[in-house]
Amino acid sequence: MEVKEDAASLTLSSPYTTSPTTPSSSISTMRPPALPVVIIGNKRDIQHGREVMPEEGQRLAQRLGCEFYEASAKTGYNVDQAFKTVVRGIRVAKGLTPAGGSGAGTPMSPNSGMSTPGGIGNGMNGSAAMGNHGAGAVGNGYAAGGKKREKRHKRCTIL
Ligand SMILES: Nc1nc2c(ncn2[C@@H]2O[C@H](COP(=O)(O)OP(=O)(O)OP(=O)(O)O)[C@@H](O)[C@H]2O)c(=O)[nH]1
Repeated sequence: MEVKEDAASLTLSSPYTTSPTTPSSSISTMRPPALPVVIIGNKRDIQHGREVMPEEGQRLAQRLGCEFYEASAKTGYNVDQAFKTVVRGIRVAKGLTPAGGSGAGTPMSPNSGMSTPGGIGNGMNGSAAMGNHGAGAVGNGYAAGGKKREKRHKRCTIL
């Protein structure tokens, strides 16, 4: 499992949310096909000094066709839901769970649920982004076309 970390919190603007081009290009560049994506804005518990508005995260998620959660590593708010959404995306991609079922939690994005075109809904092309640290992506171990990849290619990436 490979873990990468990058990006910014809700209390610190980052290129992922401030640039109209960087989020899509960086995430789509790093994300292999069949990679579920969830954007998570961390530090939701900090009420002062917010630099990233919920609408910005929602817009980014809409652009990337994925879910957006505001979460807090301190209180645990939405942490389970965000990870359950990623896991569900992996299960859908593997054919273990039918696509289009109810979501794992309450994402901020209007494209909630699992049926976003190009997102976790079809489970075949996602990646994930976090707001404290912006983005996390979890590979499902399957190459495009459903052929099982070699084990060494399985990885979890948190941007
Ligand atoms: N209040 C609050 N603090 C957090 C949260 N997540 C991380 N922190 C705190 O932020 C500090 C830095 O956390 P890390 O993510 O490990 O380190 P970092 O990437 O250098 O820090 P930041 O750039 O501030 O995100 C620590 O003191 C954490 O306790 C959160 O959701 N809420």
